[in-house]
Amino acid sequence: MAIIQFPNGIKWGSATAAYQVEGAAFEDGRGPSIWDTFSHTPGKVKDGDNGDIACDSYHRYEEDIELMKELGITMYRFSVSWPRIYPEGTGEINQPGLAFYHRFVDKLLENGIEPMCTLYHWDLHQALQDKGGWANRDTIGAFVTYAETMFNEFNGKIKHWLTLNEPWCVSFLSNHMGVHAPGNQDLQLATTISHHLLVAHGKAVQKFRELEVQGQIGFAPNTTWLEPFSSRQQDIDACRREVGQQIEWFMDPVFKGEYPQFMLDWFNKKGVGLQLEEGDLEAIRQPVDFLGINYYTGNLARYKEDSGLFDTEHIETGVERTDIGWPVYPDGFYKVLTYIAGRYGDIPIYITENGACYNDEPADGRVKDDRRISYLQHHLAALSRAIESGVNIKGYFLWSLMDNFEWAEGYSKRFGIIHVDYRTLVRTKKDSYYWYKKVIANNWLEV
Ligand SMILES: CCOCCOc1ccc(-c2cn(C[C@@H]3NC[C@@H](O)[C@H]3O)nn2)cc1
Repeated sequence: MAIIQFPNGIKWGSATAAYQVEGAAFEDGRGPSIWDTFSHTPGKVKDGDNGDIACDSYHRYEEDIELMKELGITMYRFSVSWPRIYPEGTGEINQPGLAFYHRFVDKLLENGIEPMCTLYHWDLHQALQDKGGWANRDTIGAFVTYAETMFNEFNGKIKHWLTLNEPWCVSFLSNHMGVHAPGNQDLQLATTISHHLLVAHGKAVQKFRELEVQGQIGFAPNTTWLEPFSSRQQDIDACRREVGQQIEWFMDPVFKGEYPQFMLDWFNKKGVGLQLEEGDLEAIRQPVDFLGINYYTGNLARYKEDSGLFDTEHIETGVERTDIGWPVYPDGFYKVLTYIAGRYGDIPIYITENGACYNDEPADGRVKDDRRISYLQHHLAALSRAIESGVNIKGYFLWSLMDNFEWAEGYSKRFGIIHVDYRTLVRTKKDSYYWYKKVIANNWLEV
């Protein structure tokens, strides 16, 4: 066995999101989100699951925070349900909604856990969607108003903010592939939405600076890595396009002030363009204090004409896959991180999501999830290599603290290091919870 020592000062955390864990969907004035609509639409979510109850963390947050404290994490990433704060999407503020998040954040702070708040983790108010959602530029203003409310309300309590979680999922997965809410299948719509999301991000960062909010702000794109099957330029280019839809498409405008030409050219070939308004790129390129990176999986791929949006074909290599079907590819994590550091420089990075779906169930009060421990060992080893290569990693948030509503997969896919029995809502610490607790306590791991 080898020992991997992490640098002193790395923050160890875990993450969840409002719609996936809170439940209390109709309580204390919360308005309806697109995920309430989507999950209650037959055929959209596996087994007809929805977030009405979820893990009931709205009521059980004190128990959850006790589990965080025992785990030893020093940061916890959660998201705020925008429809709890603005039950109509805009207009009146719902004080009971704000009061819940004050209770929650105060309890975190009392237990020595720093909150990292994601403002937008996919639960757009249905009333805003009815007016076009992110395709309507008015939603940008509504988001900035919501962000301003949260900045003013929690200034000094919350010192790490994320504007958006996984804008690729919000735009392309949800509006081109139709897999997530609201379930559209229109590439031009998705591309327009991706731009409006970035403008909303930039304007929220501008507001953060204007209000002189204490702390730091960033955003959390998702990433993947596709290794070209051969050194043929067409294989290399095909991989770059599919990876570029998540990395360069969202990060170049923020860090370079422009969209990547190779992606613009490809979208143009597909008959899709961008309508930029005066000041959009200036708004988007607001300097952020840190970058959140979400990484789960990658693959080997090659060019295949007319295959998917980018003429790519993923190759079956026989490598292990998790219970959601994603290849286990820790080297891809290293490649994503070193690629991003090489392209965008020394931006501080938090790994805002990394983890694995394994559906192990309790037996005799224990959950033996060895495969998750192995996934985490290999991905933390890759993270350590990235740090040694000079990538400026500030912290790691394991996805997820507990099993929860995995979007279109419902409750059939478990990412937690704590098992949740959805009939009784009983939480059971998995073997991976105890393993992670030891990593945090030691700041090293054995591989
Ligand atoms: C049928 C075709 O399907 C094509 C790919 O379809 C997907 C689905 C889902 C994802 C996905 C899920 N997650 C995990 C979440 N990140 C945020 C947090 O809320 C986690 O629950 N990241 N990416 C990617 C691609």
